[in-house]
Amino acid sequence: LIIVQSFIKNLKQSNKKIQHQPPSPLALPIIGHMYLLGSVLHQSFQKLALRYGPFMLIRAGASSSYIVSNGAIAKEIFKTNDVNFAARPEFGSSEYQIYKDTLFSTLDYTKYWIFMKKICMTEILSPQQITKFADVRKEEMMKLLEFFAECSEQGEACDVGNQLMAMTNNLICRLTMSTRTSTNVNESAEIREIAKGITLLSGQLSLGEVFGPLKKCDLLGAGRKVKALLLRFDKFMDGIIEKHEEKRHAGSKDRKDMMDILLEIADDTSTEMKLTRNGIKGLFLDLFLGGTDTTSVALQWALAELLNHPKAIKKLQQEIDRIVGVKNRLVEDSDIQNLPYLQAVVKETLRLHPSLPLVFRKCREDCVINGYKILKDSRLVVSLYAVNRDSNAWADADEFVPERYLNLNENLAIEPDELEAIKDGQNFCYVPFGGGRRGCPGAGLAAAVLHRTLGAMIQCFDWIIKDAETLNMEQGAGFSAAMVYPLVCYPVMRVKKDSLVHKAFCVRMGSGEGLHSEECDVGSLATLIQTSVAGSKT
Ligand code: HEM
Repeated sequence: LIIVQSFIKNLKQSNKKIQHQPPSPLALPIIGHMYLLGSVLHQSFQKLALRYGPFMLIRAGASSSYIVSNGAIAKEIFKTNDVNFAARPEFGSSEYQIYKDTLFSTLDYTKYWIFMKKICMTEILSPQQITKFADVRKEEMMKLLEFFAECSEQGEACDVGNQLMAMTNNLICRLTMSTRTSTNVNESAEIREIAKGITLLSGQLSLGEVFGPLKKCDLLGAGRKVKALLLRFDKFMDGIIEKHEEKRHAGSKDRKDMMDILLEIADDTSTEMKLTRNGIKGLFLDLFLGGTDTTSVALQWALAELLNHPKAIKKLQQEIDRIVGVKNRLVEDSDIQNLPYLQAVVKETLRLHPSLPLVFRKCREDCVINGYKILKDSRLVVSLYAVNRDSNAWADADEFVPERYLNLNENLAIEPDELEAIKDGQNFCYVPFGGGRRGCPGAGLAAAVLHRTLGAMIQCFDWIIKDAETLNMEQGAGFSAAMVYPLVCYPVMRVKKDSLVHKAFCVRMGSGEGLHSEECDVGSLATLIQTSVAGSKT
C-alpha cells in the first residue's frame, strides 16, 4: 500500500511539473501576436524572449509556433529529442511546389530523406569531395581577388557583397554541374536569377501560413509565381542532365562533378532506394538556395565586422603575414589550422550573424520540452540568432570579440566543464549551422570557403569604407540575415609591387607588368601561378 501510495503521489507530482502552455504575450483576436512582430523576425523574437523567457508560444494569425531562445532548450531539440524534431513544417501551400516530394530541405524525416542525407554526407559534400575540388575554390577566389586588384589599380570603390555573391554562385554552379559564368554566362546567371526569385517569393509564400486553411487560395499570388520559376528551373535542369548524360555515354574521363555522381547513383540498381531525376533536381535546388547566399552573406558580415574593429583586422593581418607572408604565396587550405585568429574571426562572425537566423522544425510525436507538453505536429522555431547571443551564455554577447575563443575562461559565462564542449562544437549555445541530424550538411564546404576567402582578402588588401568612418550594421529582413546597406569599399593592394603575389595578379590580369626574369624567381612564380590556376596553361 505504501509503495502504491508513493507511486501515485510521485505520478501526481511529475504530472504537475508538466505544464501545458509556455509563456505567451497578450494575443489580439484573429491576428494573435502579429502586432508585436517587425519585419526582421529574428530580432522581434529575441526582444520578446527577453520578456517572456527562452521558451514561448507565438501566434501569427492562424499559425502558432514555440520559439526557443537558449542553448539548454536548443540542446533538448537538437540532441535529446533529435529524431522527434527532425522534420520540417509546411510553409504556405505546397500545391505550387513541384518538388514537394523531393525537395530535401522540406522533406519529412522519412527513409528517403535519410537516404539523401547519406548521399550528401558521404558523396557530394563529403570532406574528400571538398578537398578534390580545392582547385575550383581557389580559381573562383583568384577571380574575386583579381577584380579587387583591378579596383585597387583604378582607385575605384566596389560593392563587395555583389562580388562575393557572384563568387559563391559560380562556385556552387561549378561544384554541382561544372558551369560557371565566364564559360557559360547564361547558365550561371540564370540559376542566380531563379534562386533569387524563389528565395524572395518563398518568404511571401510562408506568410500565407497566417491565413490557415485559406492559404490554399494563394491570396498574395506568390504560389503561382514560385511555380512558374520552378518550371523554368526544371527545364534548365533537364538541359544540364542531358549534357551530362551525353558526356557519360561518350566515355568522358573528366573529373566527376556532383551531377555526375548523382546520375551514377540514379543508375545504380543496388541502392536501397531509387534516386529519380526529380530527386536530383530537388536536391540541386536546395544546394543553390542553401549554399550561395548563406556563404556570401557570412563573408560580408566578417569583412564588415573587421572594418568596424580596426584592431582586429590588424591582428589578423599580422597573423597571416607571420604564418603565410605577404610576398610569396596566398593563404592555402593547409594554413588554416595554423591561423587561430582567422578561425576565431570566422567563428565570431557566424555567432553574431548566423546566415539562417531561424530554424523551423516540426514535432513528430507528443513530447515534453522545458517542462511543457508539446503535441505532435506542433511547429517549433529555434532562434539561432537569440541562442548565439544569449547573455547568460556569453559575456558581452552582442560584441564582436574573436579573442573569446582564444581565452574561453575569461569571456564565457558558463561552467568550466562545458568549455571543452564548446571547443569541439558540442555545446548548444553556439549553433550557426543548426544541430542534430537535420543540421546543415554544407557546413564543411562553407567553412573551407569562408576561411580561405576571408584570409586571402585580408592578406592581399587593406579596405577603406566608402564615404564613412564606420559601417552601418543594420540587419535586413528575409531568410538569410543580410546587411541592409551594401558593403561598398575601396580595396587597396597590400602586396608590394615587386612581390610574386602582385606579379601573379598582373600576369593573370594581362597588364603586361608581369615577368622579368631578372626581377624575380621565375620558378616560384610559375609554381604560384600553376597552383593558383590549376589546369590553366598560363
Ligand atoms: C555560412 C554558410 C552556411 C550557414 C550559416 C548555413 C546554415 C544552415 C542552417 C542553420 C540550416 C538549418 C539546419 C537545421 O535545421 O538545424 C541549414 C540547412 C541546410 N543547408 Fe546550410 N548553411 C551554410 C552553407 C551551406 C552550403 C555551402 C550548403 C551546400 C552547398 C548548404 C546546404 C544546406 C542544405 C541542403 C540544408 C537543408 C538540410 C535539411 O533540411 O536536412 N548550406 N544550413
